[in-house]
Amino acid sequence: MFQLDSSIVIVATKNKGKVREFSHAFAALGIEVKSMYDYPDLPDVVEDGETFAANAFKKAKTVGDALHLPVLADDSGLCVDRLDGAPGVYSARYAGEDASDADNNEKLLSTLLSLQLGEDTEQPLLSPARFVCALVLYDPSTGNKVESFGSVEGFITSEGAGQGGFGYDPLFYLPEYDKTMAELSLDEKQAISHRGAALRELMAKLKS
Ligand SMILES: O=c1nc[nH]c2c1ncn2[C@H]1C[C@H](O)[C@@H](COP(=O)(O)OP(=O)(O)OP(=O)(O)O)O1
Ligand SMILES: [Mg+2]
Repeated sequence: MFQLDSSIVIVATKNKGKVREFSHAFAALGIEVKSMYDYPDLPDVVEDGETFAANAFKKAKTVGDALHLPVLADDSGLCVDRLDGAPGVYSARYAGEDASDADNNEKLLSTLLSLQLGEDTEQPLLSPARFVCALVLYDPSTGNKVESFGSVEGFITSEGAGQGGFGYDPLFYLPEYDKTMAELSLDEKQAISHRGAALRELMAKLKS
């Protein structure tokens, strides 16, 4: 097995929000995070897997094999009940190949609001939803991989709020906190998020 005992972990991501969250989490352990921004010449990964875990493994393997170093990858997304689990693994490109977070949020809201049209009730909570995150740590020298998974339940709200986080966070309402995910601090988000949960499971697996 392999340990996260080095002072650096490479995360196969180009998502600056993920880089911020992993950097914050690993800084507490004295571990520095490197991302694809530190390795600009690597091949792009085609994320065509049917599951989050398959895509996370593809990212970790492609980058790990290219660098000959152990690599951590995250594939994550939003599953909305009223959309039968969509956008799911397509979350990053929900509004199109080069969609921005704003484009995706706009499409999500307009889709859910159009479903609400014609209903008697008009309320801000449009649907139950969950964020999910699959992590894979892959070591090309042995072919070993460690996988973990996390999720968090909430509601999509038509009353988006908050400047923190990234992606769909401003639209993801947490009733227990009466806040959206984008209104939480990095510490608060890490304590309850899909990514925080997956990271804790990964660390527990690495220790055992
Ligand atoms: O904590 C989160 N808060 C809000 N939104 C989130 C979160 N976690 C994932 N998401 C959304 C963003 C993106 O629409 C998709 C991830 O897609 P995903 O392919 O895993 O990441 P990505 O393409 O942005 O970066 P990369 O593949 O380089 O890691 O789910
Ligand atoms: Mg991606």
